[in-house]
Amino acid sequence: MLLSTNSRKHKVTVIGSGNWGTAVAKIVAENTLANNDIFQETVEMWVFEEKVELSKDSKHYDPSDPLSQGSQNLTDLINKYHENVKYLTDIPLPKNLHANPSLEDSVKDSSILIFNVPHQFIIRICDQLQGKILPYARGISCIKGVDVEEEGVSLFSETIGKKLGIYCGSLSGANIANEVAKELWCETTIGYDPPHLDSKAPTPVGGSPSQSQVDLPSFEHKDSSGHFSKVKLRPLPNDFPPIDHGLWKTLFHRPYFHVRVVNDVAGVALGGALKNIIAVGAGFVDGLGWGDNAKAAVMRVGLGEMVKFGTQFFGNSAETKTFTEESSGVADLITSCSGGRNFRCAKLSVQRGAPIEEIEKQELNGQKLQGTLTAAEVNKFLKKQGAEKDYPLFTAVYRILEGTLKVEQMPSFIESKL
Ligand SMILES: NC(=O)c1ccc[n+]([C@@H]2O[C@H](COP(=O)([O-])OP(=O)(O)OC[C@H]3O[C@@H](n4cnc5c(N)ncnc54)[C@H](O)[C@@H]3O)[C@@H](O)[C@H]2O)c1
Ligand SMILES: O=P(O)(O)OC[C@H](O)CO
Repeated sequence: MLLSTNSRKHKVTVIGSGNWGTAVAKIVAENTLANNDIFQETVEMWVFEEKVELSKDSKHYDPSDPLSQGSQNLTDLINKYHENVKYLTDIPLPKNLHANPSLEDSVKDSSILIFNVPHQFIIRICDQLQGKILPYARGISCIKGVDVEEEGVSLFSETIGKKLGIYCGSLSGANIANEVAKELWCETTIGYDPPHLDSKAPTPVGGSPSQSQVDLPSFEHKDSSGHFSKVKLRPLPNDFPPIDHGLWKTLFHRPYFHVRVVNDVAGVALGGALKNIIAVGAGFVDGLGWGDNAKAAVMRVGLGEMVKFGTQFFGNSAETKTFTEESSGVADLITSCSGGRNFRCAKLSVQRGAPIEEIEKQELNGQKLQGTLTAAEVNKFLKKQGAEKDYPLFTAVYRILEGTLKVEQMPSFIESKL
């Protein structure tokens, strides 16, 4: 008897349920429903559980409903009302999206993992996930940030891949979550370029994870600096639909969310991380009331530093045109410097004369800025490289944040290149 190919369906888990985590989970759940020949319909969304009190202004508030009484689990509220009442309010979520407070249970049997948490939390999450996922799973990181360690700077797609022994690509674009969730048209970029499998190696059909560990060939993972690391990649059993550019497009593309898939994972991930530093800088000058011309100057210098950073530190993999031509590059820079949280909080911090961390707490209701942390992390790396002077805007933003430079000094600081 011939075994039918592609008989198994992919199970998808979104790890993270914040503002963007929930918006992406919505997109993905809409697409698993529309493509239930390829995907299991139910999408698991891991929620970092917390207690939330339903506001009396909420349309779900009902004094006779126990869930309206006092603090309740966020997962219970999401699953009952099909709305993330804390991080993505007033957006109906598909009923096939299931909020799950257990990290381990949410990833069980999932062949597709979408990582979407503020970057400061991902390492600990990966530590918790080790040994709990399918060894042949594939991932996409929607995280905007970089992983800075003693040895240097890595992309989170690489860090996730190395920690979990899987291949992980990257999704990033001009995508303010609230606009995407309202289904207002935009574009995004996915970077995905797994190592080629050896065509002579045996490929399993229907192998269990434990069989896969024993029988399957393994592959070295080449990271963005061109080094081979010891990660062994497991091929996907061939009764699953292949995970390739076409599959990612099927999973993420919506009429309101246009997807371009490219091979440049590093360029996509770096654009999303570095533009957050620039958005903080743009917010600072806007907070002084310096107007659009000043903001455009910050964006111009910042784009140059993004390209330079990619070329200098990820030259083997990041392509300049990803920064200048893709949604994950210049388009994300523009939207972030117009209405992003980093921009808005930096602007308010100057207007109110208050530290940006205070504004973040006051204004974001638990959402997290990425630009402040990334500015410090990138500065630590640049200092170690002796390269601060080559990145005057990144350095200026960091110094303003640490209180050793005034926003008014930014123009001369950038001009003199330190
Ligand atoms: N919000 C956007 O518009 C947007 C758009 C594109 C990309 N991004 C990127 O997506 C990533 C996720 O951002 P987001 O907007 O979904 O998050 P968010 O800013 O809404 O952060 C809140 C989330 O962090 C979680 N959290 C808090 N403490 C935690 C902990 N100790 N451990 C684990 N999780 C914890 C909360 O449960 C919640 O899910 C970020 O890297 C961000 O830059 C955001
Ligand atoms: O709100 P921000 O500043 O975290 O930016 C949001 C997105 O990254 C914009 O694409």
